[in-house]
This record gives sequence, C-alpha cells and structure tokens, in this order.
Amino acid sequence: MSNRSQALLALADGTLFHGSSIGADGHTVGEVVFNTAMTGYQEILTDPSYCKQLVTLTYPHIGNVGVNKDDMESRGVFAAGLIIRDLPLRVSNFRAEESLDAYLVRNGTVAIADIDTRRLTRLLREKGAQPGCIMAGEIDAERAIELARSFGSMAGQDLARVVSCQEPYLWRTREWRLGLGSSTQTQTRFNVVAYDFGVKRNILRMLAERGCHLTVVPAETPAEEVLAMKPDGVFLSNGPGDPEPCDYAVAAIRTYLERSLPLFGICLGHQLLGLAVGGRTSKMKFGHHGANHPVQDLDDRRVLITSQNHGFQVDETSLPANVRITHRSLFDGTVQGIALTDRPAFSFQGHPEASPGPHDVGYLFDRFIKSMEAAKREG
Ligand SMILES: NC(=O)CC[C@H](N)C(=O)O
Repeated sequence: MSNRSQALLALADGTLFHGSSIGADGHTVGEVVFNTAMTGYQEILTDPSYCKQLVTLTYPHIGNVGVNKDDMESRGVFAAGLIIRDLPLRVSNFRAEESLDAYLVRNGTVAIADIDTRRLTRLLREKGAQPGCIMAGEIDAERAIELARSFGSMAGQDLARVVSCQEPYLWRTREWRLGLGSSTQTQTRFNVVAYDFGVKRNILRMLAERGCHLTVVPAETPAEEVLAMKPDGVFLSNGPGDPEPCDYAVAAIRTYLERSLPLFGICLGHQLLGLAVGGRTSKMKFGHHGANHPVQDLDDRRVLITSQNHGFQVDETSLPANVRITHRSLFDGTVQGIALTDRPAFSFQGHPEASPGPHDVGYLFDRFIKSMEAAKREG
C-alpha cells in the first residue's frame, strides 16, 4: 500500500528482501524462523518462546481476523519481529477488537509485509535458521546486514529468566469457551507449582480447568522454596532460548526427581527434564514451528497432529536407560516425548495446549493429573 513506509529484511548471509512496514518504525534483530501454522498469528506473536526470534509465516494472508484481548498468550508481544507476505486490507471477524498493524504499532513491534515469504522459507530450510534484521522507515541495507551479523546465535542464550515473571502469582482462570469466555476456578484438587520459563496462558488455563491450584513461580525459584509450598506436582513450562545454560532449573528439577514428585514438562520444560536426567540437547537446523506436525505416540501408535515451536531438541542417544521415548516426530524422527521408568515424570516437546493448533495431545494434561492422583494414593 502506498501510504506504508518502506521496510527491509536483511539476513546475515547478505540476502535482502524489500517490502513495506506494517508495524513500528525502527529496527529489530533476531533469529529468523518460519512457522507453517495457517491460523493463530496473535498467539504466536505473544508466545514468550519467540523472544529474540523474527517469525515468518508461510501462510500468505496474515491479519484477516484482527486481534483481541482473549487470544493473548502472555502479557504482550514477545516475538522480536514479524515477516509476512500480505496484510489484508480489511479485518473481518466478530471477535476482532483491533487490526494487526495497529496492534504491532501500539506494541512497538517492527514488522514487514509484501516480501516473497516462500523464497525466504526455502532459504531457511536449505541453510538453516539464521540471524536477520528488519528495518522500517529509514533504510540502510549495509547497516541492516551488519546488525543481522551482530546477533550471533541462539545457542548459549539463557532467555528463560529474562522473560519469566518477577514474583510468584496465583492463576485461577479456566479454559476459554466460545460465547462464554473464561470462568474462574471455584474448587481445586491438586496443589501445583508451575515454573514460568516463558509460560503460555493456555497451559495455565488447562491446568486450572483440571482442578489444579496453581502457583506460578519465577524461573530461578530454588527447589527449597517450591517444596515449602508442599506441591502435589511441579509443572515445567515452555520458554525461549537454549535450555543448556539454565543450570538453576536443572538443579531444581534434580531435587524434585530425587523426591519422586510428579513432574510434567512442555517444550523448554521437556528439554530441561532431558538435561536433568543426564541427557544432552542440541540446536536443530531450522527447528519445528507450526500447527500441523505429525507426531506418533509410541505406546498406542496413534498419529497426532501437533502444535510445535522449538529450535533445540533432546538428543536420543544421550538419554540414560531409565528414560523411555514416548513420542516421535514423523517429519524427522526426533524425540517428541520422554517418560522416566522409575519416577512419575514425563514431558512433551511440542505444545499439547495448542493455542494455536490442534488439541490432539491434550490428553497429556490428564496424564499429569493421573500421576498426581496415583502419588497421593500411594501417600
Ligand atoms: N517453545 C519452547 O519452549 C521452545 C524451547 C526452546 N527455546 C527451543 O527453541 O527449542
């Protein structure tokens, strides 16, 4: 559109994409990753796991349904920038409260449209995720390439403690329902402490729905403080960055394992459980980001369509004998779920809470509830 200012995406390898700005003026740097979800751009933008990442969506029309308060997955936009093919001229949805571009400007998010996102995705798929810089308003291509190169790598970055809450808080809101919204919990059956490494709200809603009295705690909360709350189970959330430097979390998880406390980890939480049992994690070429990834449950052979957002993985060969692989990606065979054979602890690499995405793996929340029930029975 003619009234938009110009924008540029520069990759660290020197590739340039010229387009138009649909967000704030200025520049932003991060690792460029592609996401294949056809819906859910607002949930993606507000997923704290996208901190320091520039997200490109392979679906071409982004913004059709606007944005609203109910679809926020956290307190604000965490993606470092957005890269799309086409921003539709008109927002059309009964839930829309604001247009995507107005929302991006209001949140100070730098974003670019009108570029060939297929070419960009092919490039990332062939070369791997790489650093980039989006510049909007005043453009300087040389400077943008330099800034992209200065980003370095996601490997080694401890971002969980950067995005985590500062103080513990209670979460009471249940799942959202069309026409009803979200209600507040009235009764609870389990006392659960949830580590916020960058937690998505729908995880908390799904735990609250199942009767968990939830205390959300900052990423660096030591095990002693959590144990003093007498939890029936501990939840390890998703989050941004490399799991490896999060030694504070690994130390805490080892304490819970020693005590045989029921544990459930999602995404970064899964990777941290993998590290706590003595396994290793590594950076993937371009990771998994989308809402249409097939994963197999190895126990019953069912194929589940899952929501994914990760750039690191748990290395299968590094896992000790008391760890069982429960789920595997049918795209590349990588580990998608683990369970300990001698402790009530398990985890999933994708996003069973969806939001966005299919709900096929929602049964893992029930598995966590069952493991807390069993632990209570055994006293
Ligand atoms: N969504 C997540 O928790 C992502 C985990 C981790 N930051 C990764 O990229 O693999």
